[in-house]
Formats: sequence, C-alpha cells, structure tokens
Amino acid sequence: TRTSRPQRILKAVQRKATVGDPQSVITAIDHFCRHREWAMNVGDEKGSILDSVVNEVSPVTVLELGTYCGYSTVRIARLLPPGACVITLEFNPDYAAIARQVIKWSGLEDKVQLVEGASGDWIPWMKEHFGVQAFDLVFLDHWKERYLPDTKLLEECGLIQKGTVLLADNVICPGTPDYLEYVRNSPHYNSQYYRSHLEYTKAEDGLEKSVFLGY
Ligand SMILES: C[C@H](C[C@H]1O[C@@H](n2cnc3c(N)ncnc32)[C@H](O)[C@@H]1O)NC(=O)c1cc(-c2ccc(F)cc2)cc(O)c1O
Ligand SMILES: [Mg+2]
Repeated sequence: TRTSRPQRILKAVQRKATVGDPQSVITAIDHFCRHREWAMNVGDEKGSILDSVVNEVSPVTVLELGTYCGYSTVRIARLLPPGACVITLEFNPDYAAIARQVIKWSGLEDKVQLVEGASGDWIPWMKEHFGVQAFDLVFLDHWKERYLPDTKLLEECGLIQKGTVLLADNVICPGTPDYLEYVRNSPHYNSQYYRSHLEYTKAEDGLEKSVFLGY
C-alpha cells in the first residue's frame, strides 16, 4: 500500500479530531484501530488503567519508552499539570515523525519532549541532557526484551528513586517474562498486575505496576 499504517492513523486524526482537543485525538485513533486497522497503541481499555495510574502518581517527570504514533504520549500528557512533562523515546524515525504531528494536533507539544533514538543510548544522558533528577513515572512500551535491561540501566543511572512507579504494557501479550520475574521477586519493588486485554481484541494482556521501595 502507498501509505504506512502510522500515516493512515495520522490521517484519521486530521479528519476526525479537533486541533487542541486531546480526547478527540484519542477517540479518533481508537475508532480507527477498532473499526479499520488494528495497531499497537495501548488502546482504550488499558489506556483507562494508564490514566488512573497517572492520576494517582501525579508525576512531574514521566519517561515513556516506545512512542510509536504518540497515542499513549497524548493520554499521559493530557493529564499532566503545568510544569510537568513527558520525555518519550522512539527509535524509528518514520514513527517519530508521525508522533510529532499527532502530539501537535492534540496541542500538547509544550508538555512533551520526543527524542528520536534508542532507549539504551539515551537513558545514560537523561540527567545531563534534560536535567532530570529521577523519574516519577516510567511507562515501558518498547521492545519487550528491552524492558529488563533498560530498567536495570535506569537503576544504575540513578533515574529510579524511592517511590518511582514503573508501568509496563504487554506483560502477557507479547509478554515480558524476564521483566515480570525481576520486578515480582525483587525486594526493592512492590508489584501488582492489572488484568486487561490486548488493545482492540479479546486476548488477555495487562499492565504491571511496580513501585520502587528504595535500596
Ligand atoms: C515496540 C513497539 C512500540 C514502539 O517501540 C519502539 N521501540 C522499540 N525499541 C525501542 C528502543 N529500544 N528505544 C526506543 N523505541 C523503541 C518501536 O519502534 C515501536 O514504535 N511495541 C510493540 O511491538 C507492541 C506489539 C504488540 C503486539 C501484540 C500482539 C501481536 F500479535 C503483535 C504485536 C502490542 C503492543 O502493545 C506493543 O507495544
Ligand atoms: Mg504496547
């Protein structure tokens, strides 16, 4: 097909959503992915759980790993108070370009720092480059086998402190067994599973919320 799926998602946003209205952007993407073409956004069902965790944490600094088209970036940023921001990492330049336009359409660009690059390369530079002390909330939604190494990297870089909340998508489907085993068995995390479904389907999936207890 001439266009990519992310390009068709952006077109659906530009056709159906109102500029500056994040909820209409979320609704347009969910409608497109439920009725036209499935895509790997966190979706409306798991998205509501994400919303409740963001509201509970009231984070000032959020890290999102794996932007894709910016759907969860918009979900998170729309709930942030003035002065709070989400740094989101995406290493596919085509996806990053689409995400920038989706985030712009929602009017939330002031609350979002989209970084084009790989998590493993950028995490060590977060403090120096963005002046981040520690993250209040990390949303893991990138390559599933990078969840564990990047969590350990965040720990080593002092970007996870007492109270930091890790929220991981897809812990069942596609699955992140080594990450789950780590956060569920570590004495440094208090972990709980929010059972849900794979976006736009009846298959089981869920989010794992893990609170860092300190060393
Ligand atoms: C991995 C993707 C999400 C994005 O992450 C970026 N990315 C990657 N590694 C890095 C990095 N190391 N640093 C920065 N960005 C990075 C990438 O380019 C994608 O845009 N997500 C998924 O693959 C994903 C897949 C499914 C899924 C479920 C059932 C199926 F039958 C088929 C697919 C569901 C989901 O909910 C997902 O989230
Ligand atoms: Mg996901």
